[in-house]
Amino acid sequence: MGSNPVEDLIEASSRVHLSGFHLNGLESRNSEVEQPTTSATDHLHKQPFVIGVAGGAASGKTTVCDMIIEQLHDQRVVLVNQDSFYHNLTPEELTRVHEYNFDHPDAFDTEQLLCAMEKLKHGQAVDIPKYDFKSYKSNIFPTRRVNPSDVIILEGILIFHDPRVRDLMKMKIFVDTALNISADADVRLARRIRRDTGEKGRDIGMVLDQYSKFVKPAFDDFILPTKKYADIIIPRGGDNHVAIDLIVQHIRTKLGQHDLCKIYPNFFVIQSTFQIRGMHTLIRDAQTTKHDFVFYADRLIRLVVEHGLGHLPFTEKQVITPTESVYTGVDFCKRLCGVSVIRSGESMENALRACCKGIKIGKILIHREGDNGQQVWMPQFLSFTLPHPPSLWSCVLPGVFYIWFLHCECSIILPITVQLIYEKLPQDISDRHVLLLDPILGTGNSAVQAISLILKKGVPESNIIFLNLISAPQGVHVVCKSFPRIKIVTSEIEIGLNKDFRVIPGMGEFGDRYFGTDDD
Ligand SMILES: Nc1ncnc2c1ncn2[C@@H]1O[C@H](COP(=O)(O)OP(=O)(O)O)[C@@H](O)[C@H]1O
Ligand SMILES: Nc1ccn([C@@H]2O[C@H](COP(=O)(O)O)[C@@H](O)[C@H]2O)c(=O)n1
Ligand SMILES: [Mg+2]
Repeated sequence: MGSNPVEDLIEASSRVHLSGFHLNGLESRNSEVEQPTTSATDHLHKQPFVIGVAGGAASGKTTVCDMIIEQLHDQRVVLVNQDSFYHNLTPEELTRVHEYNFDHPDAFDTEQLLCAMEKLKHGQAVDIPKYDFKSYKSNIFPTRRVNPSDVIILEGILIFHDPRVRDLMKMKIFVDTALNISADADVRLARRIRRDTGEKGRDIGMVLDQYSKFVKPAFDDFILPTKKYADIIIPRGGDNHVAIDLIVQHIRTKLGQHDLCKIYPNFFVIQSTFQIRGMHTLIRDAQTTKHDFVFYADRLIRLVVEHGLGHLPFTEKQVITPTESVYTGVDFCKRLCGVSVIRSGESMENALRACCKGIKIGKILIHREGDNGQQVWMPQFLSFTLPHPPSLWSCVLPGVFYIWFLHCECSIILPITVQLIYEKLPQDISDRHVLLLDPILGTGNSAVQAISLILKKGVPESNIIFLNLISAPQGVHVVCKSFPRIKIVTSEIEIGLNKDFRVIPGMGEFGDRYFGTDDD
């Protein structure tokens, strides 16, 4: 491993190695849901894009960070403030707080910040203190849970001071208020007076005293000298929309597409927005009522269906508008049908019917063993017949479909049985483009079984579009490697599968939650 870029990408994108099914760490853990914060995922976690944002106090750092986060809405972004790592003051220091220099590098617990960043870099969640500027303490509020993210923004007056912290950053931004250095200081002081007398409830005399004694000298001695490390200097802070747009564009370019989309050009993830993230947040929440679950699942399904229809072939069509102008557009593909995988897939039928008037919808019922954590081992003799590589094989034995993963030197890692129980498909399915409906792509076993059947009915592979709400990387690998010409459209990529082959974070038993047959 490691020498083949495609294999490396597969490994990185799945986060849980295909051979992870026999990793000791994964097998031994007994929690119901495997979190991505555990050591087994450590070396597999994609490195976050770390951005540092420095500048004088009240220069607009937080404002700029908020704007970047707002524009990067479709990425998982997290803000870590250097303020959170202020040392707690001793009782003696507290009695003479006006003599304490909060603008000196020693005021921060940089070791703790480095430790938190180390964990985040390795895909582990961290609890970060919330600093209270009124009591000068970081231990009076509950800590803030920060989850691993695609982008981590580190913000603070002295965030460029320590070379170890600087080395974590892939992009360094310094925020200025004005080009002229004395105007810059004036603006910062004016904003600081307003903020500290307002938000922090401080006396103006105290603010001015702190400024001349500590804030201004520390800016000149420690903060300004770190400006040279910046890749980008933003004059006018949050007013500089052009600079912020360019920064966001650069981050997007660096983050690139999801690795799975790079490996498989036929795998599509719909463009995320805050609306879509919000709907996912609702349907994934175990506390969401059935009514809301159905409502938001339906909205997401509709988006996936609309996106999927966009992958159908079209013919050019010209029409005359009411202004008697010619509009050159396209004509929908008419030879379509849906195939839903009973029972969750049936939840997607209404959206398909709403988009495609009178569409024929066939059904497939597949029985799966392995869903409930039950492992069914493949007879050992079969493994000897399989050469290495490729890393994935599947085959159909009488009545039962087996699929298993092979990785490097291992012979059999994960056999799961899936069995076709019932099928009712349109007679002329081979002449149609098929939209296969199943909201969750987990191990890929059911999907492979369903697709195999559709192919057996004479449908060309390239005429199948598989629509789902969430896809586990393992399932994507299985389906795309088995059927490289089919298209998959999803709305979010999951972290992976747990030891019971359930999708994580997932959304539970979709069919039960959608059709109201769960226990609640
Ligand atoms: N471009 C701006 N114009 C006017 N006020 C601003 C601007 N940017 C920030 N502020 C205000 O100045 C104060 C300090 O901004 P903030 O972003 O919190 O700075 P920092 O995080 O660098 O201390 C806040 O009250 C904020 O609302
Ligand atoms: N108890 C404290 C801690 C810090 N400060 C001041 O906060 C400034 C840094 O925060 P920004 O959001 O402005 O970057 C810094 O200048 C400290 O003097 C404080 O006043 N009290
Ligand atoms: Mg700030």
